[in-house]
Amino acid sequence: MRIALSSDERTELTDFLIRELRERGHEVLLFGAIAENDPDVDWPLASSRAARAVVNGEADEAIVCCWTGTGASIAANKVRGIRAALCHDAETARGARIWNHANVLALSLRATSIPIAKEILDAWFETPFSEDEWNLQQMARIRALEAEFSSGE
Ligand SMILES: O=C(CO)[C@H](O)[C@H](O)COP(=O)(O)O
Repeated sequence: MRIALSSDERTELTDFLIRELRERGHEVLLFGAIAENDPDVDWPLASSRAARAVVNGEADEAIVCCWTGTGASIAANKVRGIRAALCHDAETARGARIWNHANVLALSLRATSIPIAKEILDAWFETPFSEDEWNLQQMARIRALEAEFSSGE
């Protein structure tokens, strides 16, 4: 897959993610402080640019990082069509895929160790979206909320 990866800071975790994603065979598109020549290093810009790459079709999915992970997830979720989930463990990542059809993984640079990040990536990539009727209804509700609060731009 093509994975957009953003961060407002380069850390051991972002270095790990780039290496690990490439080793898993993904093409990695970099945004923010981890990219060369990207002036948009602040978390709202870096994260929304990665999210935009997903809705534009430039990337299949994104991973967005900031110190807490909260700002990166909030910014990504402002992009129409994005369902970003801040995950601190593999079980949360699994649930975000099954029940939320999450297409953006948000990570905290502060709270995510390398071994936990590896478990989160395993769960993220191996867990399919649930397509059962009840779950599809919840996803339709999310789309309805998005339409209700969208300015139409
Ligand atoms: O977690 C974050 C946003 O949610 C940012 O990474 C954090 O605010 C960056 O702070 P600073 O620029 O002072 O290092």
